[in-house]
Amino acid sequence: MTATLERDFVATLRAHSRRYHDQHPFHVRMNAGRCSRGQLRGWIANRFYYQENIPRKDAAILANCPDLAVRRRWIRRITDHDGTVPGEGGVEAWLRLGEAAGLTRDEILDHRHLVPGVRFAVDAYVNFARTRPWVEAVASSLTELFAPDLMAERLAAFERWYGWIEPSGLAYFRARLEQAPRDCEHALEVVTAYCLSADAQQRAVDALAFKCDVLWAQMDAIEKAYPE
Ligand SMILES: O=C(O)c1cc(C(=O)O)c2c(n1)C(=O)C(=O)c1cc(C(=O)O)[nH]c1-2
Repeated sequence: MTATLERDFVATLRAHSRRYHDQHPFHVRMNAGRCSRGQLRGWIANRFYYQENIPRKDAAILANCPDLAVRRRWIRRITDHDGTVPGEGGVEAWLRLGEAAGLTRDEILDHRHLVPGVRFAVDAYVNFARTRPWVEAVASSLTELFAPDLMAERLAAFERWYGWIEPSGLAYFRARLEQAPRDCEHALEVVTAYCLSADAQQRAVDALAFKCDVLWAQMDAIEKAYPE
C-alpha cells in the first residue's frame, strides 16, 4: 500500500471518533457531574458485562488468528483483563470500582442490574469476533483509539464531582490510560498490514462503525434504565 493510501485509510478510521460514545448524552452528563448516585451505580453494574466479556472476545480473535506474531502480542489483552492470579486484572479492578461506588460484589456478579439492551449489545460484539474474519474483529477494537481522551476526562470528572466514590476505585481508568494506546497501536499495525485492498479497508471501516454502534446502543439502554 502506498503511504498516501495508508494515510487515507487511517484518517477514515480515525474520523469515526465522531460516532464514539463519548458524545452520548449519558456520558456528557456523567462528565459534567450531573449523574446521580443511582445512575452511576447503574452504569457501573451494567458496564461490568462489557468488561467481563472483553477477554472472551479477545480469546475468539486469538482462536481465529493464524498469525503467530499477532497472537503473541494479542494475548496480553486477556491477561490484562483476567489477571494471572486472583485479585489482579481489569475485571477485578472494575469490581473494586463498583464497591468504591457502594455496590456489592454479588450484585455486580449476579447481573441483577443488567438490562436486556446491554446484554444484547455486548453479546453482539462477542459474536462478531467469533464469526467474522479475525482482521475485521481486530478493526472493531479500534474504538480504543478514542478511549484515552474519554478516560482522562472521566477520571477528572469523578475526582471533581463524585467525591463519594472512594478514589482507590478509579485505578481501572488509570490502567486503561496506558493499556488502550498500546493496544490500539498494535491493532492499527495489524489492520494496515492486512487490509491492502479497497474492499478489505472498507470491511475494516465497517467493523469499526459496527463497534461504535455497539457502544452507543449499550449507552442508550443504560440511559433508558436510569433516566434523569
Ligand atoms: O469506558 C470506555 O469508554 C471504554 C471504551 C472501550 C472501547 O472504546 O471499546 C473500551 C473500554 N472502555 C475498556 O475499558 C476496555 O477494556 C476495552 C477493550 C476494548 C476492545 O474493544 O477490545 N474496548 C474497550
